Amino acid sequence: MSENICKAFDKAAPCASMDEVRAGVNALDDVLVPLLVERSAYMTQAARVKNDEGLVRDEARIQAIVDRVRPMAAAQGGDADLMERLYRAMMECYIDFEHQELARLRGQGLQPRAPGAAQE
Ligand SMILES: O=C(O)C(=O)C[C@]1(C(=O)O)C=C[C@@H](O)C=C1
Repeated sequence: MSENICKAFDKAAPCASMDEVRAGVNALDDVLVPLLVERSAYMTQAARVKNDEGLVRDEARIQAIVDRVRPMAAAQGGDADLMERLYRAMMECYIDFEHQELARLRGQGLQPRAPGAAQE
C-alpha cells in the first residue's frame, strides 16, 4: 500500500479540462528545463575532457544509462519503454550538442588531444 502512494505517475493531479492538463505540464516543464540545461553543461565539460570527436558518442555509456533509467521509471509507475525512447532521443540531442561544444572550444583555442594521450 505505502509503496504505491509516492510513485511519480500517481502525483499527476486529476484533470477535467485541457487547461488543467496543460497547467500541470507547464509546472513540470518549469522543473525539467533547468535540469536539462544543467545536464547540457556536463556535455560542455565532457567535450573539453574527451577533446576527441571520436569519443563523443559512447555506445556502452548510452546502454548503461538506458539500463539504469528503465527500472527507475518502472519503480515510479512509469513505462520503461517510453523512458528508454525518451532517453535515447535526448542523448542523440546531447551528442549533437557535445560535438557543437567541442567545435566551439576548438575555435577558442583548445588543441586536439595527442593520439594515445591519457585523459585528465
Ligand atoms: O557519458 C558521456 O560520455 C557523455 O558524453 C554524456 C552522454 C549523455 O549522458 O548524454 C552523451 C554522449 C555519450 O554518447 C554518452 C553519454
